[in-house]
Amino acid sequence: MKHAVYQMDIIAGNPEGNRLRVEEWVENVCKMDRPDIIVLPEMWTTGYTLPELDKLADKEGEPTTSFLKRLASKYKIHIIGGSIANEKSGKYYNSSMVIDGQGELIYKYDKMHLVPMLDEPRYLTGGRKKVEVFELGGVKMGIIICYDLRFPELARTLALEGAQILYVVAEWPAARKEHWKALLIARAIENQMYVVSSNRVGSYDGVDFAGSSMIIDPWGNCIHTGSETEEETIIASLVLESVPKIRKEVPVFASRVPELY
Ligand SMILES: NC(=O)CCC(=O)C(=O)O
Repeated sequence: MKHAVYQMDIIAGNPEGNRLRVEEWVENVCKMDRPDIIVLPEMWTTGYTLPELDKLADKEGEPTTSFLKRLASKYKIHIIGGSIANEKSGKYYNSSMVIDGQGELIYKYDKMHLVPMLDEPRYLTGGRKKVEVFELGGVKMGIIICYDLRFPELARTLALEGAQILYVVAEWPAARKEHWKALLIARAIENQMYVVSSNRVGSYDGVDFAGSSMIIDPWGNCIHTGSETEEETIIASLVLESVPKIRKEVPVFASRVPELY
């Protein structure tokens, strides 16, 4: 499964401009590298322009869902659509969409843990739907959004449901970049799964973002770490046979005693 991760710099408050940039990126990466799956970062249409969401957010996922569906069908790629600001019934959510290579929306998730350090609880509503795995190309996977990474129960729940890949889409600030790196590696080791992350670069409103998008194998080795400051395309092919192999070698799941904790 060949992945292309877009470590993107987001134009603040310019959904049309960001969609155009994503379209150009997808066209180039599909020409050069022919990935099976592409991964975008968190809130990539708007950045953290939370006070302006009444003007900038999608409504019921549109127009961004149709945009991603069109790209997926045109290039026959699966899309882990990062996340976008999304208005539903007068409330604003940080919503992810996953689109398969036929252009079908196969999974939606609203970020459940809102990050106080970026003022999300003031502007957004947290998702309250239970997380689930989804399947692409016969592989079970899960997605979480940025601050969710600090709550290990979420990744564990997805692993117990059979996820072999965890996607983490983010706008993680540089001030806590060591947490970002350590937590991504920890989630991969403790759940013995691939972790594929896309974090933005650049700055907004005095916050610098950490970049450092990482792809980590189920042993905890970093296959690739993105630059801290520059836009980048990260290409990696995942060898999924290593997941059951490592789970057999260090049988963490068989050794759990969940009735005691
Ligand atoms: N966008 C986010 O959720 C940022 C999370 C963060 O800053 C942190 O967990 O630290």
